[in-house]
Amino acid sequence: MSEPAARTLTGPIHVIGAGLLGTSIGLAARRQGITVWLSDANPEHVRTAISLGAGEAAPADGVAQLVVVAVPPVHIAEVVVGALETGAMVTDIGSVKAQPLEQVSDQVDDTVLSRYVGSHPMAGSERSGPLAASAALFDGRPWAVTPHVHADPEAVALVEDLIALCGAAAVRLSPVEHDLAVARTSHLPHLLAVLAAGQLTEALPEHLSLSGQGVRDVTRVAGGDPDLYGQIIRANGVTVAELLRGVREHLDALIAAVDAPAADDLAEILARGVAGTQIIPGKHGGVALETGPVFVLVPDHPGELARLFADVGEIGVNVEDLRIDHDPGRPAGLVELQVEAAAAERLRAALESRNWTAHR
Ligand SMILES: NC(=O)c1ccc[n+]([C@@H]2O[C@H](COP(=O)([O-])OP(=O)(O)OC[C@H]3O[C@@H](n4cnc5c(N)ncnc54)[C@H](O)[C@@H]3O)[C@@H](O)[C@H]2O)c1
Ligand SMILES: O=C(O)C(=O)C[C@]1(C(=O)O)C=C[C@@H](O)C=C1
Repeated sequence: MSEPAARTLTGPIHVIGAGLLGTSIGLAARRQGITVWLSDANPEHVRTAISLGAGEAAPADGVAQLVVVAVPPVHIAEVVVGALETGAMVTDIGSVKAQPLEQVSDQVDDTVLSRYVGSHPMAGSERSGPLAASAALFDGRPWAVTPHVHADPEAVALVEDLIALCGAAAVRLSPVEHDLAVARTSHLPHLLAVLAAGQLTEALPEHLSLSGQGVRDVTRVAGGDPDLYGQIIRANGVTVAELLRGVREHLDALIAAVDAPAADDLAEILARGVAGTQIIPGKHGGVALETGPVFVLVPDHPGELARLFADVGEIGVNVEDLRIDHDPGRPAGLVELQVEAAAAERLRAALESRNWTAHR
């Protein structure tokens, strides 16, 4: 049997910016035993990240093998340039790639620039700061690596090692192509969620009491930090504005279709939406698994969730996704387990036989 390939990334990794993303990277790397140094403009964030187990305070004069810059977009270039001055290999995990590369290349020569390779994990949350971090944030997620023409292959390899040790899947593409892609898969959806969430501010409170899972699904990301998302959208503004103009045309067509009850256009527009949902790849970049829900009523007692998961594990069904809603009418939570569609009925029946109240 052949030996597994030796890992080039052995550490230390220096994470600058111990917020949601930086602390999650620290936790994921510590899970693999790599030394992680942490620093942040806010010392409280470093203390919190250390207490969570994401690493240790960065030594004043240490040189890391790889510096990971995880600060807001407007600060990325200045922090990358500072990190390059230490002689280390450097990546950033900002949401837009062409602009920071251009800003860094304006300040350093091509030999220094070769040690910088940008990247971007397609995983996150609407929350910010170290307390929202998780070691599992990147498991099975795509993570873009965006080498430029002067990039040192060793730097690219180190970044791809980081991605692998965080449990994510590297996707290589140019910085410009990356920005075109995320304009459609991340930035535009974010703004559409903002519009959907924003119109709720005009609702009567008694109407809001009818908020179900649908509105939560469509609006979740709109809860993200407006300052951070403002910076992300501005850094990719030309492409995002172009997509928004396309959406305006689709919105006009939608209004016309809704106004004309007899036309087939509405059905066509709705079908296009279904088609869009079906081409989003599944985890690990594979074909999306067809899943179905199993709802389980869980009493509000300590240990009940652990008992449910132990039972699901013994039944042998993999949980693809999970959501917990609190039942306003009784002291119980409604847990929605998303499992492979073909296994949903078997799981429901097996849970019922173990005295859980379950339905599909
Ligand atoms: N939030 C997401 O879902 C997500 C996903 C992928 C990538 N990103 C990118 O990751 C980066 C960080 O986002 P986040 O969600 O972790 O934000 P965050 O607010 O949780 O963390 C940012 C951290 O950077 C620190 N910081 C700010 N300026 C600094 C500086 N000059 N030097 C050192 N530290 C500084 C802040 O104190 C904070 O702790 C952003 O560039 C964002 O585009 C975010
Ligand atoms: O899951 C979420 O909360 C996210 O919005 C994560 C998300 C995305 O759009 O997929 C948001 C912005 C980042 O640049 C990368 C990932």
